[in-house]
Amino acid sequence: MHKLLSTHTLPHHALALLSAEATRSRQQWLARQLPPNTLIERAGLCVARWLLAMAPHAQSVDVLAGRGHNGADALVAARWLHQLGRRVRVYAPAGNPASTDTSTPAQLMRATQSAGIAVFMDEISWLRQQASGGTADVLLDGLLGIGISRAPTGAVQQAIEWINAQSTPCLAIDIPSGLHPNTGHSPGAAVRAVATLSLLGVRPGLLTGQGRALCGEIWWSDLQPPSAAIHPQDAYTPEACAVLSGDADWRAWQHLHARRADEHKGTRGAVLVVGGGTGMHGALWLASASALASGAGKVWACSLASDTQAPLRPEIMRWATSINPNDADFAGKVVVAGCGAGTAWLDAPNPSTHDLTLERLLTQTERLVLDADGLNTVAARPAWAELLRQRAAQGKSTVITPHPLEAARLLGTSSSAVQADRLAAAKALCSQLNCTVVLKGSGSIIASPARLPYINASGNAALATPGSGDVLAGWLGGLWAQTPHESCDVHRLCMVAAHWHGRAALGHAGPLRAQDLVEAMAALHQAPARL
Ligand SMILES: NC(=O)C1=CN([C@@H]2O[C@H](COP(=O)(O)OP(=O)(O)OC[C@H]3O[C@@H](n4cnc5c(N)ncnc54)[C@H](O)[C@@H]3O)[C@@H](O)[C@H]2O)[C@@H](O)CC1
Ligand SMILES: [K+]
Repeated sequence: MHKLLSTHTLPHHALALLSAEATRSRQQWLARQLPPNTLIERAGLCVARWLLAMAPHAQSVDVLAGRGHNGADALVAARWLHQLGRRVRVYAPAGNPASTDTSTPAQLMRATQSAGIAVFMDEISWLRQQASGGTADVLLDGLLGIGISRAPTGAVQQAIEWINAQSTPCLAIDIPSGLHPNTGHSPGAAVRAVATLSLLGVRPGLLTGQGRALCGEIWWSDLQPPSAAIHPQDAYTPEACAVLSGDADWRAWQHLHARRADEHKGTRGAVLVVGGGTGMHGALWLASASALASGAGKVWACSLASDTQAPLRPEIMRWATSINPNDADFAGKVVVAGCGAGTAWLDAPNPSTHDLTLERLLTQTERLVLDADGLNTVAARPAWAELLRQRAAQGKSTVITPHPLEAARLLGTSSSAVQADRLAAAKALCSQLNCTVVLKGSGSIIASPARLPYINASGNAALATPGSGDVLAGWLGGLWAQTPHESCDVHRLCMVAAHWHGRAALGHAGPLRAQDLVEAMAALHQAPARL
């Protein structure tokens, strides 16, 4: 059993994530090699041990069991907890299985009743029991697992709503009931758990969209005896549908790019940040301060505004288009464009040849991070979206960093449609624009052509503050500038930047204001490992 994620911990290694379908294949493959019901027995025992470790003082447990194998796990756990002297009550809102039903869950239900455990099959008797017997110390959610096929309705939906209305903490078996294992979206009611124990592997839906908010602390078990355990480093198994980022990759990047004693600013790359339209200088300030704090050697800021400009940090150079009119000025620089740009690029009907028009950035920069209003502008001008798409074929690299609404504008859909399947949305954007996509939000997704997507493990609601995205774009540009062109794996670089951004918020209840976030990220620079 491994703890994967909590408010204060992150995974050490990257971890392969399995879809519900791949989990079933793994389950069937394992089941063929084992006596009947071994996996369910292992799962139930594992759940009981986990519950006792999570709530060692709990004397009473209310177990909610559905009709499927998630409910079967719950019934095996109930049996163990009963045997270990806990007061256990079971509520099975889907009712009694028929006496002719020979499925494993039905057999386990009969065994539970024969073992003398109190089982309730209808809401009225369950609620009466709650009123007379008092509430339990812990709830165990085994209503629905990865077999969810529709939004919960009827008695199951009511049971989910009942769980969420209790002040008693709820532990979820495999996945909070109602959450979709692949997408992290709940089409209807879903359990809000304090912790979730994922079985046989970890599904991406636990880690993105609503997953993080509904799962609470995330644990997992491969249900293997220790000698056969699948090592958590097994991150790139062919069954994987995505990879969860881990601290190790982030630390490795820092180690590889640590400052040598003989370095100077010219060896740490250069970043040009373009943005800050009228009234939005702060975004330009934050992105350029972030690029600087990431370690970039030279940082220029180019404001698209005509009104008074806010002061920048003194280390940052101003880029005036009248001073730097040549295309060659982009050479060797990473350009971060769009932070707080507003409608500046759409509103300039007759830009001068020296202006940093978006068209010019799309056609002439080698390495481009396009964020915020840069993306909204591309969404509004299909011809510019085509220029973006063509960049890869011209040997130019592009990263786009949309939040769900910006992604929706680019895809011509709604942000709720993006949130309903964030992995699919990120992959669709990636193939539509032929570039690397960082889809921000809870469980940021990083998608690149022909690569397995990453889900960022770090980050929490403390980052849901204005300017947080500008900080990420600037930091990403800054790291990119410091990475030698020939060895740069942009997909991995984005994972490192997103991990770093979220890691600075670890343990923060929030809100973490963007300017403080830059400093918190800067404080995470580490000296290279020594013997
Ligand atoms: N079979 C095995 O060997 C193992 C199964 N495991 C457990 O089994 C679970 C998967 O079991 P199942 O495939 O039986 O699926 P579930 O236990 O998730 O339940 C599926 C059942 O619920 C019904 N259902 C689907 N959506 C519903 C909804 N919205 N409202 C009401 N009923 C709904 C389905 O028709 C089906 O009868 C995993 O999540 C895990 O907990 C683990 O114990 C590992 C081993
Ligand atoms: K569940």
